[in-house]
Amino acid sequence: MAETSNLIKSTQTVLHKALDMLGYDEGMYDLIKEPSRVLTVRIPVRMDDGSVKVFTGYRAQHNDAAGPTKGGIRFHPDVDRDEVIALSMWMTIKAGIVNLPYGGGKGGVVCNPKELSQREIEGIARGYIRAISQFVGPLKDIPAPDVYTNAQVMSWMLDEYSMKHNDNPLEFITGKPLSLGGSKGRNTATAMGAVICVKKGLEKRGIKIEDARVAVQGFGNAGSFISKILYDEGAKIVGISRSTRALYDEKGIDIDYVIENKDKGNIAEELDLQVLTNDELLEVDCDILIPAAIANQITVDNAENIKADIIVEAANGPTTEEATAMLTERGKLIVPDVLASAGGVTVSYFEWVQNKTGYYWEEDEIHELLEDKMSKSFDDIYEFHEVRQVDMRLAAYVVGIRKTAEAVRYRNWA
Ligand SMILES: NC(=O)C1=CN([C@@H]2O[C@H](COP(=O)(O)OP(=O)(O)OC[C@H]3O[C@@H](n4cnc5c(N)ncnc54)[C@H](O)[C@@H]3O)[C@@H](O)[C@H]2O)C=CC1
Ligand SMILES: O=C(O)CCC(=O)C(=O)O
Repeated sequence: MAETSNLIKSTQTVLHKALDMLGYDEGMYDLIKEPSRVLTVRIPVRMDDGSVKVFTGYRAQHNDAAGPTKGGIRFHPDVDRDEVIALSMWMTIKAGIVNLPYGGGKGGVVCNPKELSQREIEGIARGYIRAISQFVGPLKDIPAPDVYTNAQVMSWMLDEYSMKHNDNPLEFITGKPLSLGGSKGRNTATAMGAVICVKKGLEKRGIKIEDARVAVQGFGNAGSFISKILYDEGAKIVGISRSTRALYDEKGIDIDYVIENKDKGNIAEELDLQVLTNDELLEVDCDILIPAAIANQITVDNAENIKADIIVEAANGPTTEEATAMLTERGKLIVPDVLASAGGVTVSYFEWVQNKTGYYWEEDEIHELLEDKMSKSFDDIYEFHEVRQVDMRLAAYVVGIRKTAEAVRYRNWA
């Protein structure tokens, strides 16, 4: 199998080592190496031209020993079953790292929202929830946004679930708009979590934030807020990108201008920026590289050329197993996805708690709780990495899988 299509296998390799380090036997690995349940669904949607198109969707529920499964839903043309499975396993580890009462779940629909009308996207969102509705729920499996889904899509999904169940449990899904039970701070949570990891990484490497040169791949929910927060804190954002191209300026990019004008005009010309490919962006001269788009971006083909000293994985699965080994060998500090991207699910958990209790927190309270969880998780993992002399990804897997493995043992499942 080619290196880049190996997401499940590489996850299993690290998971196996982590369970070994924790002293578990093969029975535990045998249970945890795959999801408990993977659904494949077919979703018929009446398109704007009157025809019916059938879309394929997946929902993987990795392990619910420690609590209901939880994780986002992505709408993307490259969604496939294996990727959704790997993503669900990463969610279990992520939830364990920040100590949430969840196991991991993840979903996706194979579609290209850029070629669909809002009405068609609504049809897919509602059809997907109808198809999985018996298997999800506020105490079973709680979805959330991911690539190319957002608060509007979550609202349609909640509405469909409510109609199907003749009930209105706001805590069925997170990442909702504020007027529909969303949490303050959820929109920026993934970015804030990654930024906390950036600051911790800079501290470890003795670099001041005002001196840091940062390249960010992806300018969606995660990437745009990461760029904005770091820019506001004085870092120099030398590179940014969307799916089609990247923009670069060694003197730093005016992120406020980009955000204000991103859907109009030609920013590259207006700000006199160099246009690069996404691949070239990964190799620019910078201190911190933040992949915040899709999986398998840093591979054996470019790991030798990465110049950044610190790689903070805001995206899920951006670095392959082989590339992780090469970068670690070169002394790079990798803050792995299961830690660096855990801010989103952390505030999703706060949203779920607020929906269940009916009491809503202010944004500064959310930020304080998020900062607390992320900082503590970074410190635990960094310490394990140093003391046990293992790479940061393995350290994160050990810390992250501990809770689920213990819950499995108490339930006598393995
Ligand atoms: N939104 C969230 O709360 C969380 C997101 N993540 C991860 O962060 C990453 C980004 O997610 P979001 O920002 O939410 O998605 P988004 O849909 O808001 O933005 C995705 C970004 O990636 C870019 N992109 C898409 N295909 C690309 C390609 N082939 N090459 C380069 N760039 C490409 C898009 O142009 C866009 O800028 C994903 O890996 C996601 O799983 C992780 C944890 C939580
Ligand atoms: O907010 C959530 O519940 C899940 C976010 C997610 O899908 C992820 O962290 O990859």
